[in-house]
Amino acid sequence: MKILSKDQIYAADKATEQAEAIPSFNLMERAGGYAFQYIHQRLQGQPVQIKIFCGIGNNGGDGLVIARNLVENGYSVKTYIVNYSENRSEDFLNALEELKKKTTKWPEVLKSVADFPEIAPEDLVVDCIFGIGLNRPAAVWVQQLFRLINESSAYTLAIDIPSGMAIDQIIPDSEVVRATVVLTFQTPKLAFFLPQSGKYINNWEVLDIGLDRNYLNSVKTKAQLIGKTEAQQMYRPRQKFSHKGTYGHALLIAGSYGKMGAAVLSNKACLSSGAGLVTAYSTRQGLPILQTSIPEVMVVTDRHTGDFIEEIQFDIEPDVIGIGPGLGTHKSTQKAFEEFLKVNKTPLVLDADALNMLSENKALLDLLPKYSILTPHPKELERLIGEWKDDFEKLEKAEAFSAKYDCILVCKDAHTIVVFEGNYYVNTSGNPGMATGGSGDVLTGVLTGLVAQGYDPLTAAIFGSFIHGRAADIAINHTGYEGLTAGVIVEFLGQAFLDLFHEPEKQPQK
Ligand SMILES: NC(=O)C1=CN([C@@H]2O[C@H](COP(=O)(O)OP(=O)(O)OC[C@H]3O[C@@H](n4cnc5c(N)ncnc54)[C@H](O)[C@@H]3O)[C@@H](O)[C@H]2O)[C@H](O)CC1
Ligand SMILES: [K+]
Repeated sequence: MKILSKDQIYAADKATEQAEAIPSFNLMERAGGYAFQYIHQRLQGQPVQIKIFCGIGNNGGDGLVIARNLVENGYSVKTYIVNYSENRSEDFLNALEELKKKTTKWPEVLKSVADFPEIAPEDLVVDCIFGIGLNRPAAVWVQQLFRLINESSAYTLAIDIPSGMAIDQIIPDSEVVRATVVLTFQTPKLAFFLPQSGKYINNWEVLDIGLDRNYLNSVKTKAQLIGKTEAQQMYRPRQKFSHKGTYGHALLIAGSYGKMGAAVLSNKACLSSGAGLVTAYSTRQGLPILQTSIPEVMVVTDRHTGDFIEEIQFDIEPDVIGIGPGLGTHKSTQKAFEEFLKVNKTPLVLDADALNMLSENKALLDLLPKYSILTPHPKELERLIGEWKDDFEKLEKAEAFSAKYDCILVCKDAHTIVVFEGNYYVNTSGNPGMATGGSGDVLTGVLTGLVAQGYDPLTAAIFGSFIHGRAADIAINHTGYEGLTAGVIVEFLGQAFLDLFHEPEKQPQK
């Protein structure tokens, strides 16, 4: 699903008005009307006190349209105009005129804290104070209203975007309405998926307000949301007349004393994501561990006998190499890593200590083959690209890094974002149970296994991140969040593949 930018949303409005030859107020009527239907379907006339807080722009106008529809359908509605500016938008004024025709209870105007109403926990709050137009911190008294809403613990439905959240920037130290649900128009917003802003949202749903299909189909967006529909399209079906050679040979360079589990997990995941052959490269000490825990995997070991990998030498020709889980960053391993990169021509997936070694010696980044996949968690990412002021700058810096080194960055987080060639692919699968040791090692194995099978590296990164999260989503039905372990994620990889074609598409949620 495309994630439109602020400018693209305004352009989609214009395109719709032109294509349908309608005034902009029709679009507000439509958006507010659909939002009303959403509420009406759920309330079914229940006597809930609905408090609608409206700004003075078009988001506020939507609120007035919702209020009018609710009044017409007999609901108990109190409407407030949050007067943060005297510059009312034209369509806000149109919506106000229409509301005044239907009720004698005109909206109350709030101008300061003294005007605030009480909000009871059983009220339904509809937040229409700011929409995508917010471009700077709201006035202090308006932020206090956001706080009042948040402290009320009332069910809060935010229209389009929670007030106080900007669509294209993080406004520091600013209060944001905590939405129980965000009902967002036509397309989800990138801010919903970034940790600094996404934390204000429990749930979001898209409301199709019928913006111009031609525009939506042709517009190229920087960001895309990856759900089941997108993942299905990336899946490469297995061929009947195939053999293990068809699905490639993966080599995983991983493990050191006390961290052999990372090697086991990544090798198992690589096998379970469909690689034809998997070879583990590790220390000598690792041999019995690997051979007993995964008999399907072949093992090549360092000729040295130490606790860490000191040399990377093998005489097989893998299609892809995954490197990093549990390697450690011992001096001798660093040297081996550098020597390996100098001669290696095979596609790479780099994780964990491989990334740490790259961060410590940035010159090594120039040795990476084109389209290498790097899978940093936030701390590893920071070591690679430097500190960022906010999540939007993080993405910009990740984009510049990926362009400089021609690599695919898999920025792991609650919503993993794959960054490549100026595009962001935002993953929707996964859950907080995955915040457990070893789940990153599993991802490395999955991505390596997919590249081995012939998925191009970008598709492997996007599709693999989805499958990895999906396996965990299925697994928690059996384990709960707390009981989920990395090994269990591996066990559910097969289910995640099956699930691509089994269940009807549900709205990706978070
Ligand atoms: N296609 C759609 O999605 C449609 C969306 N609609 C709704 O329109 C809003 C966007 O409306 P807009 O008037 O552009 O902006 P806001 O209502 O969010 O803000 C009003 C106004 O306030 C100014 N402003 C920004 N920041 C501040 C601040 N901190 N303090 C004071 N004033 C501020 C700025 O000038 C804004 O313009 C969208 O979210 C939807 O809800 C349409 O109704 C239908 C089509
Ligand atoms: K809002």
